[in-house]
Amino acid sequence: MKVLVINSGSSSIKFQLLDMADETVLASGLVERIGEPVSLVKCAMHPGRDGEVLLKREMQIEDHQSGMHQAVELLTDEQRGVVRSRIDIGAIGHRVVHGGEDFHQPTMIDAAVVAAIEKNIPLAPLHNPANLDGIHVALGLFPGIAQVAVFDTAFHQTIPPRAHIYALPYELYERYRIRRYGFHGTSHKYVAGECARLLDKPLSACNLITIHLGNGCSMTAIENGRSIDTTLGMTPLEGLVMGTRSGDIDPALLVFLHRNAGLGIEEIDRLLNTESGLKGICGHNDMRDIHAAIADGDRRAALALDIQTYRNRKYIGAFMAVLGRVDSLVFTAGIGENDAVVRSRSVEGLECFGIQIDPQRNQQRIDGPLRISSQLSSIAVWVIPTNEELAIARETIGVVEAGNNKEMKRR
Ligand SMILES: Nc1ncnc2c1ncn2[C@@H]1O[C@H](COP(=O)(O)OP(=O)(O)O)[C@@H](O)[C@H]1O
Ligand SMILES: CC(=O)OP(=O)(O)O
Ligand SMILES: [Mg+2]
Repeated sequence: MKVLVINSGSSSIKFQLLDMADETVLASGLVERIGEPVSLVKCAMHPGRDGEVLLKREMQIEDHQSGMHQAVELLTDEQRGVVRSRIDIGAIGHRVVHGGEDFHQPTMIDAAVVAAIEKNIPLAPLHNPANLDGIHVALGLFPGIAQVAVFDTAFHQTIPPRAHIYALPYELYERYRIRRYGFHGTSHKYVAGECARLLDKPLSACNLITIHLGNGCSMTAIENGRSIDTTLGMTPLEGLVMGTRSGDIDPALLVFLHRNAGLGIEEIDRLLNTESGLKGICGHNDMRDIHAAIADGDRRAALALDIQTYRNRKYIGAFMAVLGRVDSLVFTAGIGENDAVVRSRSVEGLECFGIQIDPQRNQQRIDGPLRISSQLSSIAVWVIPTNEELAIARETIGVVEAGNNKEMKRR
């Protein structure tokens, strides 16, 4: 079966078409800068294989509707496309960022599921509306084809109350469902599964700390294969220092900014989400630019690196205390997979806790999972490339097959 995976964000749509018979990627693309004067459509057919066709088009794309049309047109293009028609696509998997407390599992999309995702918009005002746009357009374009929502929050629904209830008046939880939800769950679950395979243990016997360092960053404590704590909170803002998001701060400083700097709610929201993090400290949100700036003697860039890796180390320590026994630390995502300096600085000084990186291994090029801890390290440290699209496609197939089995039993 061919599965189309859609990650519909506020200004972009990422898509991937996978043939799940052998899990190969047939096409992978991106529609960027939707709604701006010039949008960009990129798509690689058969990426990673000989004969790869890369398309790049600049054009105006007003909304998600026309963005999705472009994507589908490329996939079904007679000369370069990878499927003959839309009906060659067997199922569609959507990334949905916030499932609130309604979803513990990936779920077949119907009217009730759409309504529940809508209900959770106040918890993720930037993400869920864009995800819903993608769902609505796909439902219109692919009538009758199974569509599944895969939630960033689902894997974290096992986090117990002591780690998900904030120390605020309890009524706020009861009334507004204010609590920690956690995100990047698809990625944490995927690399945890890969790590268990590499450790040759069932996931249900593994205690892991998974560290997703991309543009958004989060760390998860996994006990016996289940998420028991994570750094992102009610929204994807808490915890680690991210590209443009602050992570942990004293919540009273919002009040201070309002009272003393005259900032309004929208300005504070923008400041914390898009003007803070690495970018706020040194002006760069991309770790590659930060290293280049450090090489040029930029002290703020060095400070940004120092602050991010210190925060990582602090949470590794916290999650070791939470878990007691840890089999492995796993680094993943853009920074985690590519940045040896961030990895080594994030575990610096943790030798006394049984964590020791082998500097040579840490420098090796990553083109698959790699163990970077030394022989002496009692806790294994791995770099494991994440693959959220493949994980979403697998979850999608799982839901579709379970649905088919139920249908057969009923008959
Ligand atoms: N070669 C590299 N070295 C260091 N950092 C990198 C490298 N490639 C990507 N990154 C970092 O990864 C980030 C993107 O991570 P990614 O997981 O792709 O994020 P997202 O999925 O949130 O867009 C970039 O902003 C950059 O900081
Ligand atoms: C929820 C979230 O933080 O996602 P991303 O890292 O893709 O921005
Ligand atoms: Mg990502």
